[in-house]
Amino acid sequence: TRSTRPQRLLRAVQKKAIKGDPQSVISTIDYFCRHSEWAMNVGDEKGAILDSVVCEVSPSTALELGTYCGYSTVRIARLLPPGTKLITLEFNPDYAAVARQIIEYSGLQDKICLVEGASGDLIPKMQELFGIKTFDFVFLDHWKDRYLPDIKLLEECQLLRKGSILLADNVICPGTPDYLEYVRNSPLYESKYFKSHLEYTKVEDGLEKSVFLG
Ligand SMILES: O=C(NCCCCCn1ccnc1)c1cc(-c2ccc(F)cc2)cc(O)c1O
Ligand SMILES: [Mg+2]
Repeated sequence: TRSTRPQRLLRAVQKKAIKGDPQSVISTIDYFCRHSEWAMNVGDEKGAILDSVVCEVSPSTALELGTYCGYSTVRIARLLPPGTKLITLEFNPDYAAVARQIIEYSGLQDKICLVEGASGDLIPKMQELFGIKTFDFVFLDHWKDRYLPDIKLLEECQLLRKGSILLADNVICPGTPDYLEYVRNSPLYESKYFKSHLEYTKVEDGLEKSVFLG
C-alpha cells in the first residue's frame, strides 16, 4: 500500500540529512515540507520563536503534547542543557513510530522520552512514571480541543509552579478559542501572543506564551 506522509518525510531525512546532526534534520524537514509535501510541523518561522522561548526558559523539565514526526521535539531537545529531559506524548502509534526514528537519526534520543498514549491519561502519571514534580516548560501542539482540558489537568495535578511557561502552537489556525479565552482572562496566567504564519504558508497563525502565576 501507498506510504504515509510521515513515512515519506522520514525517508527524506534518512536520504538527505546528516546522521547525528539535529540542525540538518530540521533543515531537511523544512525543505521537504516547502518543496515536496506540506506537513503539520511547527516549521521554521514559528520554530524560531519556539527556539527563543526555550533558550530564555532553559528548562530542567519540559513536556511536549503532540510529537507528530518529532520536528519540534528535535528543535527543543537540541537546545536543552545536558542532564535535562524532554517528555513528549503522542497518541497516534504511526506518528510515534516515525518520530522515534527521526529522533534517533538526530542523535538526541538520550534527551527525549517519547510516551505513546492519551495526554489525559498520562499527565496524572507524570510523577509516578518520571518522578517529575513540576514542569518548567510545556509545548502544546496536539489536538486543539485538548489544550484547555490538559492545562486544567496540569493545574489539578500540581505539575505547574510559579513561573512555569506554556507555549501553544496554532492558536489562530486551526485555532484554540476556548484555550485562548482561558489563559488570557484567568488570573492564574500572564499571556502574550507571538504573531506568525501557519507553517510553510502565508496564512496567519501564532504562538501564545503563558506564564503560570501560581
Ligand atoms: O492537528 C494538528 N496537530 C495535532 C495532530 C494530532 C495530535 C494527536 N495527538 C498527539 C497527542 N495527543 C493527541 C495541527 C493541524 C494543523 C493544520 C493547519 C491547517 C490545516 F489546513 C490543516 C492542519 C497545523 C498544526 O500545526 C497542527 O499542530
Ligand atoms: Mg502545530
